Amino acid sequence: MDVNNLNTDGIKDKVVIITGASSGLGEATAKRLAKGGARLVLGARREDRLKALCDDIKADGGQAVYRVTDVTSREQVEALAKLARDEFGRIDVLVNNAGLMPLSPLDKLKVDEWEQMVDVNIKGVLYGIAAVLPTMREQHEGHVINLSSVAGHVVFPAASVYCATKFAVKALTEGLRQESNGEIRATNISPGAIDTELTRTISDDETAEGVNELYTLAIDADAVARAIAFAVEQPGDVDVNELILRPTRQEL
Ligand SMILES: NC(=O)C1=CN([C@@H]2O[C@H](COP(=O)(O)OP(=O)(O)OC[C@H]3O[C@@H](n4cnc5c(N)ncnc54)[C@H](OP(=O)(O)O)[C@@H]3O)[C@@H](O)[C@H]2O)C=CC1
Ligand SMILES: O=CCS(=O)(=O)O
Repeated sequence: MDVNNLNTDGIKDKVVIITGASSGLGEATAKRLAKGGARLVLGARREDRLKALCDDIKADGGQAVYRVTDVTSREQVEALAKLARDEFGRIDVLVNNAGLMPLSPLDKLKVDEWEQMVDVNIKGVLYGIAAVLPTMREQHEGHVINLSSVAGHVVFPAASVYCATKFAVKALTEGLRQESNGEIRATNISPGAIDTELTRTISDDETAEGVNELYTLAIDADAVARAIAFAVEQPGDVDVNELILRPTRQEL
């Protein structure tokens, strides 16, 4: 997509927090929204990546700040939201993107990984919502965009815990929408196979082999960034509730 065709009306000047902005979908979304004139507040654990991304955005004339943020720490997520308020005075959009997908069959009992997925993929999303909701209530507007997955709609072998976390994210997005009192928009984004570093978080060799076949079909991260930009750019009375996007050749 030619970025010149982006409808920037609903993106310009919006203050957007993105978790997991140091690679993949978070990074691509930051770049795309920056081109639309959004003011970005970026979090992740790898500071060198965040700094390089902020520098690139600023060199292009955009506005971006970052804070090292582990989403398993409620305090750190609160501090990221505070940075947005201190720097830009408001919070328009939170993109709850940070996530990981270690994947393994239940029989392998990789309980530590189950806990890690619950902590990052579910509790991280809840901490994000907790950090921005009071500000969005005060503003009487705001938008929370959660990264679920095709795995939040169907269950794959060896992916039951990952799928459970993404089903949970979908439920949280819908619950937030229902409780929004017409003030807060809630969008669930469900991508299929996208070419990012995510598959590198798979720890089980046999599982990785199967998933790698699916990921030969993977499409570019900017496809998801465009979907997120579409949700952000809508007028305030339009809430894009759910977007599912797969590579055309992905069956399940
Ligand atoms: N790629 C795909 O095919 C799909 C991805 N998704 C979802 O999209 C989201 C982004 O994944 P994707 O871009 O693909 O994968 P990447 O591995 O490229 O990016 C994941 C991001 O999450 C961050 N992250 C991981 N753990 C933590 C943590 N504890 N605290 C803060 N940040 C963390 C990483 O940053 P750092 O290590 O610097 O902290 C990184 O920036 C995930 O929620 C994933 O489940 C959904 C469907 C398909
Ligand atoms: O989240 C991962 C994408 S898929 O494997 O469920 O399509």
